[in-house]
Amino acid sequence: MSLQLRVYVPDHPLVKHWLGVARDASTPSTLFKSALGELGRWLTYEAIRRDWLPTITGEVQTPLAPCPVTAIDYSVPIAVVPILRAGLALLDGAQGLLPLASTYHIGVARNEETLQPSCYVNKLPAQLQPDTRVLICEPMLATGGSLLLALDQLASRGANLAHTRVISVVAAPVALQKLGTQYPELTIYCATIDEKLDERGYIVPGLGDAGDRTFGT
Ligand SMILES: O=P(O)(O)OC[C@H]1O[C@H](OP(=O)(O)OP(=O)(O)O)[C@H](O)[C@@H]1O
Ligand SMILES: O=c1cc[nH]c(=O)[nH]1
Ligand SMILES: [Mg+2]
Repeated sequence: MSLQLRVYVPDHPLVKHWLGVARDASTPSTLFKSALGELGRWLTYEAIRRDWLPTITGEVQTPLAPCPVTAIDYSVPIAVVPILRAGLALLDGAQGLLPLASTYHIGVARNEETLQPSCYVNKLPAQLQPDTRVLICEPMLATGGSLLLALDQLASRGANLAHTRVISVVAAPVALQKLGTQYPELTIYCATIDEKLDERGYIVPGLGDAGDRTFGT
């Protein structure tokens, strides 16, 4: 059986609400950043609920009786990887739900003419355990080049991409097609899949430049 990229768009009113706030060109930078933080929280909630976060079972004593319980298994490493800059806005929400995860930053900038990504900072460890659960925060999947660069770096350090989930706000079909060809074992959670890219490589209708809007640049 061949693997196929899994892409989920949660049908949730909070995801829709904060996406609308982020799309609105009149939303000021501070509120835009909060909107992405909220999307980070709800997309992380969705992304980690099925077969990703390892758990262990045990038993506790309630005031009344012994009772079986389930807890997060922190012996399995959890890594959150924000792709700078814009990924930092999603990170706030993700970290709130995974406070004991390690955070490894990777900075990627897309050349405005060629649309080719280049990496300007890489804080990934030299080696990742193959059972590490990886959550990548990347709000925009336009050509998909920035995420692919990060995935190549993770794979070369031993990450198992079947244990890797991506949270994103807006994805373009061309990026999903490329990702599905190169990393079919990947799973993506996004707030929306938009129609296309314009001639400058921006997603339409999209939300503009996520990094500039987050940081007011
Ligand atoms: O799928 P792609 O075509 O690679 O485009 C997506 C990337 O473009 C933006 O980054 P940008 O280079 O603008 O950096 P920034 O986050 O610092 O603004 C965005 O934050 C993504 O990382
Ligand atoms: O629409 C886009 C495309 C790439 N990067 C962004 O921030 N926005
Ligand atoms: Mg940008």
